[in-house]
This record gives sequence, C-alpha cells and structure tokens, in this order.
Amino acid sequence: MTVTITAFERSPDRGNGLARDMRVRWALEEAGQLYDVRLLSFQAMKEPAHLALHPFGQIPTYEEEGGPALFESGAIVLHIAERHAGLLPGEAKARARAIMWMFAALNTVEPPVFERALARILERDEPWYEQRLRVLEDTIRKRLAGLSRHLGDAEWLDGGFSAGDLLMVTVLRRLQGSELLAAYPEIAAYIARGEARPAYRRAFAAQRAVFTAASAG
Ligand SMILES: N[C@@H](CCC(=O)N[C@@H](CSCc1ccc([N+](=O)[O-])cc1)C(=O)NCC(=O)O)C(=O)O
Repeated sequence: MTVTITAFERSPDRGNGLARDMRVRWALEEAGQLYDVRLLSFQAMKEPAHLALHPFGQIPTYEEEGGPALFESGAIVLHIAERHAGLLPGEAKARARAIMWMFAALNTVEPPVFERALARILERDEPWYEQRLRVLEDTIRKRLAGLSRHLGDAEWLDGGFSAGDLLMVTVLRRLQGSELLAAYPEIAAYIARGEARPAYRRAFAAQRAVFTAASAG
C-alpha cells in the first residue's frame, strides 16, 4: 500500500518538528508504514492541484493507494491508528478513551498553545498584544494544571501509549523552553518520554533532513 503525505518544502520552524506533518510521520513510523513525501512550497499549496486535496491550502495531507485522500492531521492520525496496531487499544472502552484524548489534545490544549505561538510571531506590534498574551497564557496554565492533575506520575495519559499521547506530545512540544512548561517538570518529562520513542526519533530525523537539504540547496 503506497502512502504519500505532503509537507513544507522548507518549514518555517527550521526543522524543529513543529509543523503538523510531524505527527503524521510519527504515527506512520509507530505503525511501521513506509510513506513518500511530496514537498510543497507555500505557492504550490495554494495552487489548484493541492487545493483539490486540501480546501484550505495547507499541509499535511494523506493519500493512500486504493484508499481515501485526507487532510486534517488529527483525522489522518486516527485513520492510521485504526488500521495499525500500537496506536489505539483493542478493548472498546480503552479505545474510546484514547480517542477522547486525541480530541482533548487538538480541541482543548492545542488552540491556546498554537494561538500563543502565532501571536508571538505575528501580533507583537498590536496595541492589544500584551493583554491577549496574558489571556492565552492564563488559559494554557489551566490546561497544564488539569493535565498535570490527570497525569500524576503515570507514564502515558490512559494506560499504554496511544495516538492521544502522540498528539498531546506534539502539541505540548511547542511550549518547550517557556516558563509555562518550566512550572510543570512532570509534563516536560512526559514530552521527553514521547521524544525518546524510536518511532518519534525516526520521524523527527526525516523531517529534519528535509530542512537540512533545503538549507544546503
Ligand atoms: N488543523 C489543521 C491545520 C493544518 C496547518 O495548520 N497547517 C499549516 C502547517 S502546520 C502549522 C505550523 C506552521 C508553521 C510552524 N512553524 O513552526 O513555523 C509550525 C506549525 C499550514 O499548512 N500552514 C500554511 C498555510 O496555512 O497557508 C491540521 O491539523 O492538519
């Protein structure tokens, strides 16, 4: 089965694995699924050929020979997880909770984390920047407190490693180096456990190699 994903030709994050193809790469590596990557420039992402695949002109997308063409990184990870062992439990109640954590990562934790990252890049000169940052960081602190309370000293969010942890780790990585995360060393350790997984390391190295090659070119 041939799988092809799309990714930035040259990621603005300089190969730090923050672009959302990273979570798809990681899921494919956990699943042991080989994949090809179509690298796209910002311009190509807005051209008809890609817009036919992704109505919002973004990456990642996922194409599977004889299967669906998908966009939305969470949906792609779920599609992979449903077809390969190792990312969702087999037992129905545990599986439902792992999917619940996928939604929690993308729906409850990622929005303020991603908005804060965007604000710090694009909105610093706005008159309301400081107030908006304060509101976003207060929300992030509440999310980290809730996550810390749930996690306790557990290795993963709910039993064994799942796609919920995969998505949550990719979301939380964006806080690395911040005072917000420094207040929660146990969450930093949780992220590090995700980053220590061989599948994560293969995925990270692959996306890093794209940036390195683009920088050498
Ligand atoms: N909800 C969608 C969001 C996809 C998305 O935001 N894609 C971004 C790249 S990942 C988001 C991202 C962008 C940049 C960095 N960075 O660190 O520079 C990190 C992550 C994109 O294509 N942006 C181009 C555009 O919208 O025109 C999903 O999860 O797949």
